[in-house]
Amino acid sequence: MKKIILIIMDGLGDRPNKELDGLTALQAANRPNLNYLSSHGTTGLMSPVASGIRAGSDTSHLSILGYDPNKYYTGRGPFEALGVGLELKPGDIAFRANYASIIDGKIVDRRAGRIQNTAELSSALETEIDGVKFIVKSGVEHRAAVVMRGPNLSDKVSETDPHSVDSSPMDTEPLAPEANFTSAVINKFLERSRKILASHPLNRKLISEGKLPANEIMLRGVGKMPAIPSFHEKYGMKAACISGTPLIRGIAGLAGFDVLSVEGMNGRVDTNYENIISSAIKSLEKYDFILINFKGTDIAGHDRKPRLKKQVIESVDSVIAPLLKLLQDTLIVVTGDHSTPCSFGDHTGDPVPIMFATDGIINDNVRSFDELSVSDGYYKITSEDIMPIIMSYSDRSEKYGA
Ligand SMILES: O=C(O)[C@H](O)COP(=O)(O)O
Ligand SMILES: [Mg+2]
Repeated sequence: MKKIILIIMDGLGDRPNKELDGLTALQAANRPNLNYLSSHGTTGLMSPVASGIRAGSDTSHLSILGYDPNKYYTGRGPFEALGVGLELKPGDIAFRANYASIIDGKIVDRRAGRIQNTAELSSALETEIDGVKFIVKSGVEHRAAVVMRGPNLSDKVSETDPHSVDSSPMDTEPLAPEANFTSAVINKFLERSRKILASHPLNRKLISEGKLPANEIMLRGVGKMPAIPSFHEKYGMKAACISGTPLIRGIAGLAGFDVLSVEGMNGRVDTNYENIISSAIKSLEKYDFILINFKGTDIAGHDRKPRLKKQVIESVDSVIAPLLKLLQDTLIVVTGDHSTPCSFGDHTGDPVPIMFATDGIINDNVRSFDELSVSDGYYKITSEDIMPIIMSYSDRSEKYGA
């Protein structure tokens, strides 16, 4: 049986970029090691969740790991909360939150300039309103999680993030009569938060330095904690997750992965790429399956920066050379969780390149790892096919039938 390293470059897929002479970031990147791996196995295109679906990182990661989001997904919030280290209790509801910048009532940046270190804002927002506790914890950059704890809470409330600039942040609305109380309490929380953020010393300092303030907290992805079978129960493998992104850490943690810490791993474009790969190689002694998520490709896609996306891919490529020596006993899988084309600035339903590299399996004719080259490869699959293929190539599958 082989061990597995699954590398997900978040938002990897792209479309042609003018700045890159009509190439995708992956096509434009210098990527000898990715190309080498792609010539040692099978490649193809993978549609996250299903063809043409604009999957979120949450639903796509669930699906890649073999958890049908139609069955197990209850919203992004609970994963974000778990990923920043909050514990959810029965009855709690959780949101993913963005710190955003508002000027004259309009959103000018949904990510407050990708602000860092918002911990003091989050602790200033924690409160109790009408018997409901609000627990707020910062994640990476503009991200945070908000947990509501109290009686009679409903997750049937609308989100307050309009997902666009030049519009105004919304109040929440009840989507069912049983959510009237929850919705009213959230709106009181938002009103209070706006006052606190407006006069907070950190925001005053940012403004005095000519930077964008983080003067709005926008809520989305509401949900209650889902119950999912453990990855070990499903596949009999001991698994570890290496990611600096709370959402991914939350999903993996709930599936029973050991969620590892790595020096210098920060979930940003300047994460410590080398330490991540060396930690994965070291972890092969203890684990059968290692999930790595590099977030930088997605960040560059959202920020519409093709050159940065290319650089992130080159950073990954430059540290994976040691993996090329492991192909005898290890299956290396590389893909994205969805496309985040720089020209679009958000996720699209375009398929994503995928490769399965290991000794002893068919080599298709693909020698280059990019969106177009792999379209000549072996596979056209969806994310739910990934785990069965991994189980088969790592010699771990049970026979179906006698
Ligand atoms: O980076 C993330 O967390 C998401 O993929 C995109 O979310 P945002 O558009 O709120 O930054
Ligand atoms: Mg993603």
